Amino acid sequence: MPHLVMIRHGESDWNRQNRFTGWIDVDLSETGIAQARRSGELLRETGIAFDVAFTSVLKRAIRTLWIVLDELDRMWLPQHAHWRLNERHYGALQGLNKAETAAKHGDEQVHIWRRSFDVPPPPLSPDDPMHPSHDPRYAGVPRELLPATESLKITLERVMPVWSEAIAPELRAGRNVLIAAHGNSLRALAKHLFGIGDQEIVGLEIPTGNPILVELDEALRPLRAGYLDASRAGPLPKLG
Ligand SMILES: O=C(O)[C@@H](CO)OP(=O)(O)O
Repeated sequence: MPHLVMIRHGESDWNRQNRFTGWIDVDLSETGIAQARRSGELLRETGIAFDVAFTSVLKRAIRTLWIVLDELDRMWLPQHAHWRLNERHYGALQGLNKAETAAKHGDEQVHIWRRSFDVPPPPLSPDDPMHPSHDPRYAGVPRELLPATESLKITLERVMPVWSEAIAPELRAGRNVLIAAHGNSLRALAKHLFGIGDQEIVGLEIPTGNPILVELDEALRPLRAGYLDASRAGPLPKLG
């Protein structure tokens, strides 16, 4: 039975500063580095031999993966960095402080932007220098696929192709897969894997730097799932 591990990156500098981050390429904080290292130790203790790794094109997830692979002494593993595993694009909110935005627009509005399933935040204008079309890392991505804002629903739609075309085939071939990604790209994957409803998924809060270990059957249905550090996480959805 293949094993899948999903890790949200360790705490970033902007998680610490309470800023909307999205596609901004913020690095890990000291705490985040320590969380990534601890994740690697916990994964080493499972004794699972990982075969392949996936991450986003954002350094907080990439660095988390590198630190984990270093702890596992598997830095040689094939690593695929894919834009489709990026955090949800937070539109014009990116860079703003979450508390200050709530003071300006109200808690209810900010809650809708953060945790509704299908309401995207205000978009970036296409000529805004922060729009991904100006960033060389997305040069190979068709312009019409690059978001100016995203809801969780839109995030799910753009994450699914990398799951079905790249990640699921590895698992079907019996390989153990490690994914280092983000709160909302992992919510999207968890929604699909565990069959969680549109309104329930927004309540799933995945902590930073705490691996979720999932054992799958041959049809890639989860048989067992849990956080490796159960003391630092809420419940996962019930299986079956
Ligand atoms: O700022 C972000 O990009 C995300 C994750 O840190 O925030 P939220 O908790 O609102 O999904």
